[in-house]
Amino acid sequence: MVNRIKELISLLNKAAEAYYQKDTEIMSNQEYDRLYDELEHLEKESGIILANSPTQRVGYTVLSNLQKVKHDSPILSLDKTKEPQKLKSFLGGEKGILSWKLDGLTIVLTYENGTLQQAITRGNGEIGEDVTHNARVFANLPLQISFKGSLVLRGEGVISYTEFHRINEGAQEEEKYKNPRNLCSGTVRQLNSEIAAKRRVQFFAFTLVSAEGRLLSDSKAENLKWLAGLGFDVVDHKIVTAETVEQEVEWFRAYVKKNDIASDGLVLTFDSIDYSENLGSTAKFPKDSIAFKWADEMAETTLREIEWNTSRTGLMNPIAIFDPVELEGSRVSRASVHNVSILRELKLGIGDSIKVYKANMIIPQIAENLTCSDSAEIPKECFVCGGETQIKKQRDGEALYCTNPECSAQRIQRLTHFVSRDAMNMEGFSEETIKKFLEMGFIQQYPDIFCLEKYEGQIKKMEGFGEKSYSNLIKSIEKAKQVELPNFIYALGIDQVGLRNAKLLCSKYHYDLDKIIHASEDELIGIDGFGTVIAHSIHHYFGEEEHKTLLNCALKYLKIKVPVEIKTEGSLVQGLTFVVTGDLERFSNRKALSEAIELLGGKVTGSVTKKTNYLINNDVFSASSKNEKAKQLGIPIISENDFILQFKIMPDESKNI
Ligand SMILES: NC(=O)c1ccc[n+]([C@@H]2O[C@H](COP(=O)([O-])OP(=O)(O)OC[C@H]3O[C@@H](n4cnc5c(N)ncnc54)[C@H](O)[C@@H]3O)[C@@H](O)[C@H]2O)c1
Ligand SMILES: [Zn+2]
Repeated sequence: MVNRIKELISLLNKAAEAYYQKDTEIMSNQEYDRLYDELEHLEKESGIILANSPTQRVGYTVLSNLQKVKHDSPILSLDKTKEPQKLKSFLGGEKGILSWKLDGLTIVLTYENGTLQQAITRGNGEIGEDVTHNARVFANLPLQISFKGSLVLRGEGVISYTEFHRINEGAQEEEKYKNPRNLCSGTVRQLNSEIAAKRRVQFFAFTLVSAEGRLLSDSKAENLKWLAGLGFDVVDHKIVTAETVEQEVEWFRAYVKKNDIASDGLVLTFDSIDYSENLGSTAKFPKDSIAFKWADEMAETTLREIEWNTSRTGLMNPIAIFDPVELEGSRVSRASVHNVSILRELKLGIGDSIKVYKANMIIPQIAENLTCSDSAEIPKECFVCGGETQIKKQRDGEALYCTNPECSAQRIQRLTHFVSRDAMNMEGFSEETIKKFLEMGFIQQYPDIFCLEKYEGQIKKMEGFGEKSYSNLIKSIEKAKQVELPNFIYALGIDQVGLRNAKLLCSKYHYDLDKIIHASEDELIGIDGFGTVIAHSIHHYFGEEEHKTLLNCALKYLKIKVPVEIKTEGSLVQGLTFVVTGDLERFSNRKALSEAIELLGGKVTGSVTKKTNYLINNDVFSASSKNEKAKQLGIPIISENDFILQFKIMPDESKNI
């Protein structure tokens, strides 16, 4: 029994570390809770409790570069139940507040003098991390409030399912987040607030801790109302009694699927602060609150197949296919197993009896394997190309890859990714079309897309293609040639580089593709939010001869747009007014020169006035009226070459980028 206890402690501690520290999960919450219950049971039975047992403390160390802050009062876990009955007896004759147990990241906020002063994560309950910089960019948090005393409140930072899907859509397979909770945690715990600013993080208050100089009402609900009046969004809640609590649980149950904010159950707390305080707490739980977890609708079924789809990076993630079952009102027959480590952990094999459920009532997952045959084979070959596979270690476990760079599954996925909305945004270029063009040999690699006109005749004759769809396709390719750098880099499909990493990369290198291509691994590691894996992947990608050749080929067709604020940054013509006259030799015409100046934040007018800063005229010494006027006003007259030298603007504007 002691051995099992030790085994459970080690497993649970490992899972907790991944969950709290690395914002990943190596087992489902179901599995975690089940093992936890088993441990608790064994501890009771044997009377043995080891010091490192997770039942004794929230205990894990907070490791990150964020500043550590000790909480004034510890933020404890909550005792849990799955039975609505238990909520009824918990309340007795007291009034309670029933609210969503929000599934994000708990944060304690302090306001001083009406201004947000500090935001600290729950951390291990004792010591949290300072995330004030990120809280300042939360979508709905008041930065200034009318109450001037010192104010402390607790609540949850969350990211909605809608936002979660949007962010995952734009992310590489490897970068995808499993659920809104780990997306939120991974976002709010960044050193750089740029990422939090771009993702909609919301904050919902659930406890008013203290408000200096204000006599707190004894009712927690009244205090929440007061917070709402100050401008805070407050967690949805209902006042309940022993008579009404079960009925209200049903209200939440019916609503949970429509709720865009993830929750992993409900929290019931006594409304009276006085009453709550008199109860005190155990080392791990406060006695005034209890968490209610949905008894997830569980179904037993048989595992029929494990599908290993190859993504464009070669990553092959296992998906369990089982006999269809009804869960939370819909038919389910597939669940992601996430990676090789989890597959092994679950000891899966075809024909096994498994229990499946929907995590937080939404995402299908395997809770438990009843037969544990452990016979599932990790494929040695890619199902699509027959290429050899290889297991690689990743942030959250081991994953399987197809190693064949010629893999047609990867090629199709890569090209589909290249034309997709957040990448080159070529409308009307479906996966089907790509498959056909690949088969016909019209395209092999992404630059070939820009030369499809060669096959005009053949394409128009293809089934499903005509004059109109051909011309639409060519139009959308033309349009896509004007692309912004982050979208183009994202389109390349570099391992680990989703749109958000591409943006970080561009902003670090001031949108200079050449600098990005030549960045060293050390330099790349220095980018906030990048680690060794991302840095290595980028460096490796641009180091490969084949990638360089393709890139140079594609660049011939592209006109890469640079955001206006970047272009004008450091621009020497910014804010200056020019007049251009006479014939030009270096720029193709006056219009081209004027456009180049305007693009970089300068102004071009038709006549010389007091406001003119420079007159550009190759015939510097002529006695034209513009020259005379400039001389009269003391405005310098410069040639085109002077202009190029002085303002560092080359005739080909794109060289400036
Ligand atoms: N999958 C894994 O590997 C893994 C690992 C560790 C923990 N877990 C999951 O985490 C759970 C344990 O988590 P815990 O002990 O960190 O926290 P908990 O589940 O006991 O939750 C308590 C916290 O919920 C927060 N909360 C959210 N909404 C609230 C509301 N409306 N009112 C009051 N508080 C609210 C508060 O911060 C409170 O401290 C486990 O049951 C398990 O499901 C999973
Ligand atoms: Zn393959």
